[in-house]
Amino acid sequence: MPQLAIDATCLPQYDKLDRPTRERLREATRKFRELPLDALLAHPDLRIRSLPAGQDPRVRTFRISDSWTGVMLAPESGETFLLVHLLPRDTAEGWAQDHRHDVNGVMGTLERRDAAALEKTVPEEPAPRSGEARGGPFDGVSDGDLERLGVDPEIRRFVRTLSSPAELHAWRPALPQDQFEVLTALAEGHPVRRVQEEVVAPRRPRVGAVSTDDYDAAIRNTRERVIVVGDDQEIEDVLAGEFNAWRVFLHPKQRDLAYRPRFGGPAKVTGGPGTGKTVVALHRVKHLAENLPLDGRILLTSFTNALVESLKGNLALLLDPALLDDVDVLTIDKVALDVVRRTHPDIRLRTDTRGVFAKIARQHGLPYPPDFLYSEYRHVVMAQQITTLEGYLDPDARRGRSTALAADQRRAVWHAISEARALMRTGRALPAEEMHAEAARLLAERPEPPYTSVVVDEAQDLHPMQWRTLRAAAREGPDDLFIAGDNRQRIYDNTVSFKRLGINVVGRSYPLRVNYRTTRQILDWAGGIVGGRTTEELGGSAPEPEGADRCVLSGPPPRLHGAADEPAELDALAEQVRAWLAEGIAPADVCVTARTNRQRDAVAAHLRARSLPAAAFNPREQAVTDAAGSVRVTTMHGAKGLEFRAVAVTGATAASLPFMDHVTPAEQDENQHRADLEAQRSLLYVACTRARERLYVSWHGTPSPFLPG
Ligand SMILES: Nc1ncnc2c1ncn2[C@@H]1O[C@H](COP(=O)(O)OP(=O)(O)OP(=O)(O)O)[C@@H](O)[C@H]1O
Repeated sequence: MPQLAIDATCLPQYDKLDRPTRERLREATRKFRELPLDALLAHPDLRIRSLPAGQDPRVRTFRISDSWTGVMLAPESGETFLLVHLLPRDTAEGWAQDHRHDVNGVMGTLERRDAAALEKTVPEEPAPRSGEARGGPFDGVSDGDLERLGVDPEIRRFVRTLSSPAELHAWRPALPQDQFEVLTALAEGHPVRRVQEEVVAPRRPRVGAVSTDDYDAAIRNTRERVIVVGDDQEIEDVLAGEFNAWRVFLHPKQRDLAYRPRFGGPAKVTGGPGTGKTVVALHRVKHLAENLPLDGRILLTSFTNALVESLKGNLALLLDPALLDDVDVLTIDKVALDVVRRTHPDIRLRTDTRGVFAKIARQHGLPYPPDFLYSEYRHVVMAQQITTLEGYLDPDARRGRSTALAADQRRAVWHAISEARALMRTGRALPAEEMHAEAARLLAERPEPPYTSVVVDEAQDLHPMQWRTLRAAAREGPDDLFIAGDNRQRIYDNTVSFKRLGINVVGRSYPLRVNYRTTRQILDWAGGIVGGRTTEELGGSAPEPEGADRCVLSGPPPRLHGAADEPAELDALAEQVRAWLAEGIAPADVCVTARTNRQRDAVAAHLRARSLPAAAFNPREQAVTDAAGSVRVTTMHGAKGLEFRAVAVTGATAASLPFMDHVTPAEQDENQHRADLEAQRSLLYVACTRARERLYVSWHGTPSPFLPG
């Protein structure tokens, strides 16, 4: 039976079709699935035609309606038809003649080029080597290397005519897609070996050699752009537009990580905002669930309720309902709470820990700023599981803290911390840190950990105590932990060493570099917030490997607005939101961030007073689907992990970013001071990188020093 595949590049065109034409296309695709080949080729409605003699014999056109034509690739090698384009009838044949589809000889993928446009530009003979560099972006890459990376002779000649990376980008629509990726990576300065590993290798077929005649195999191997439609519902979904590209079209690197049969132990996926870490984590859960041993169970975990709700919703789109039963999707704190509740059913989490420590510090007359005791408890005592005064007096205990404490000062601090802990342990409500300590202890006592595999998203913000719970919750061995995160987005002050936690990711750390969310204009600008700074690798002490992210989207630059005072800033914000809604952006696709809870509520009230639909959003308590008809107004922290078509970041004012009340004074602890400042810088970066198409950033008075240039 013939089979139909769809090239993702025709989906935007599909959006332009009117309803009756869409219906006709659906009917046509049904025929491809139902009729035998002979009947299909002879069908009077479809009018499947080859191109005129001398043109590509594999290309066919077919009639969708009187005014629309579909263009297909019909390889001689099989019965798979690939729908490559949808076009108005009078332009279809011309387009089909101008474009050529080939199998990449190295990567085995099916690529398309605008052969007519290239022919006009590319010299027939390679330019003679003059011996000196011309200043082109590929001067430093030999033809041999290009060939090994899958760049074919025509494109090799073409790239020698280019004078800048911008010129390469302008040619993008005409160039074979995977070769374009190779060239972009080279133009960004990535070494040949890295391009080979990160761009070429993941695209190669898993088994067998590449045959440039086997179009059928190439169609199946081009999973980044091609969906082979399996059943009715799937095609209805694809063509009904209710389809999320991330479910099907994974970047080869994403697919490689998500569907790798097995990792020998904990594996880590890092990458800038919008590079699909969450998408990979979701697909990994799918792979693990499909291959789960009978008694197995999977945990998918993230930070806030809102993130967990959104993971749950997306997992339900991806996974067979029967498999969903094998997966728990919970916040990390809920995991610990559930474990502890099995032994102490009425225990609760308390959220006033910071205040309790400040109070005890006052009572003990400690001569430090209000948050000192709490910080010492979190970052020294709990992070390192120090259980005795002797342990705390150990010269190594406070490694990384820059303010020295003499032995008698340490004794005084230890007694105050012990008293605060004892006080909190008498009630039924435990701070998260204690809950995790208890959970890790209880889990270690169980004969078997509860989970076969634990998949963690937004991992950069977890406290060592939370890691201990997760480590203890997963059976040690292959596929035990799959960790996705980005240290540039770390907005809480936790530093973590995987090594010290017994999580060994050596040799199993993988970067993602293609940004699918944000336009190049927004990402470039936001990059200036954190630019030029070395970030530590997630869970390690080495610097993060550098490497720019590539963007697939493009759009207008961010809009920046400085107002004289707060009311003027809010007025301008209301106008911006109104303009977005007038443009057709749905309220639920708009997010406004504010710096504090109080400002969040004030902004929401202000927008409502201007008759704009707006609701305050708290991700710890709400799901993203709550208040779906409103513009979401949240704190910068609350926007973490989410995304919206349009984002307005308000309050980027020097007085609140950095907000010095939340920054440890330098004289108390220089290292902590720096870490706190960096966390606030990341906060602005996180808020700005939630935007898919539009970003607006405003302030009043003096702008935040974190704003680029
Ligand atoms: N292969 C893909 N094809 C199409 N869209 C994709 C692909 N991968 C990711 N996306 C989309 O890109 C956006 C960002 O993906 P995702 O949320 O997984 O990124 P992330 O790395 O977790 O981001 P962040 O760190 O900023 O939270 C989402 O809208 C997702 O659906």
